Amino acid sequence: MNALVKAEGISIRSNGLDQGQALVHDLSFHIERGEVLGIVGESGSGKSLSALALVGLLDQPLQATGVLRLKGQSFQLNNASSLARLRGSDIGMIFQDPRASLNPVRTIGAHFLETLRTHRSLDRSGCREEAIGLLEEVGIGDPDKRLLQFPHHLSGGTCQRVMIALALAARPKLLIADEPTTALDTTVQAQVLDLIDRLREEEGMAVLFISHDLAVIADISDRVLVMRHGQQVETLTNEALFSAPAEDYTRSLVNLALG
Ligand SMILES: Nc1ncnc2c1ncn2[C@@H]1O[C@H](COP(=O)(O)OP(=O)(O)OP(=O)(O)O)[C@@H](O)[C@H]1O
Repeated sequence: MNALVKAEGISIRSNGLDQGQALVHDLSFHIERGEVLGIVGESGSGKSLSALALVGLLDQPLQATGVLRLKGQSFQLNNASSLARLRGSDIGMIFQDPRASLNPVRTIGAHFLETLRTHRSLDRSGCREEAIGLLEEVGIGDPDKRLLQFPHHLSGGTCQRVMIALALAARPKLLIADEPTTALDTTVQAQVLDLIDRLREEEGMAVLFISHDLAVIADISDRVLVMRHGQQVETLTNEALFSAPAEDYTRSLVNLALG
């Protein structure tokens, strides 16, 4: 099998005063080109830490071990600086709170300019054209006007779309989306899920989609990895999630979601 992304043996420990049991223990998965792997699990099961470990963004004193394999190369998870080089053009990220990732004193246009100059070596007018195209692609009307606005001018849903457009601006091979729709109302949530699904299909982007909400995970994922207490419970296809889960814990999550 020739997966686009492979993560092998992710373990996360704290080197601080609270060191002891691993917060994440021996997590492994792969994602094919154009595939969405969902990670689901109760609060505190280690989903976000695992995602942050893949891009070298764990805060001290947390330490990850394991290997990320991408574009035929292996990256050690304890080497944050080599992982940092993957951010942007190889791995794009979107998080729950888009405002936290946008600089409040910079216009939306300035955000695009920085991203596109860094990752795509376009000149100023090329950047503008590309940014307008990306904003249109994520369903934002009046893109010329948006480029001049600051983050506080935008609604939560529009901010999240801008974040997605910025993540996509670098044309990443893998998109890591950590609870990207949790803060959005149901209509906007559905639009964002549709958008991710379309980009997966059209661009062949692999997606790691994290949520505690099984209904959202079931909606978007091809396969689902269930986590509990920092460990992998099982990984199964979307269909098997409802029809044939092997583990009692997965069954209880499904029953809870079905009400
Ligand atoms: N900096 C830290 N130091 C020590 N423990 C931490 C740190 N950050 C998170 N943890 C612990 O690691 C565990 C996993 O946290 P993580 O944020 O990955 O969970 P999660 O599955 O993403 O949960 P949620 O759905 O609530 O976001 C939790 O028990 C959390 O309290």
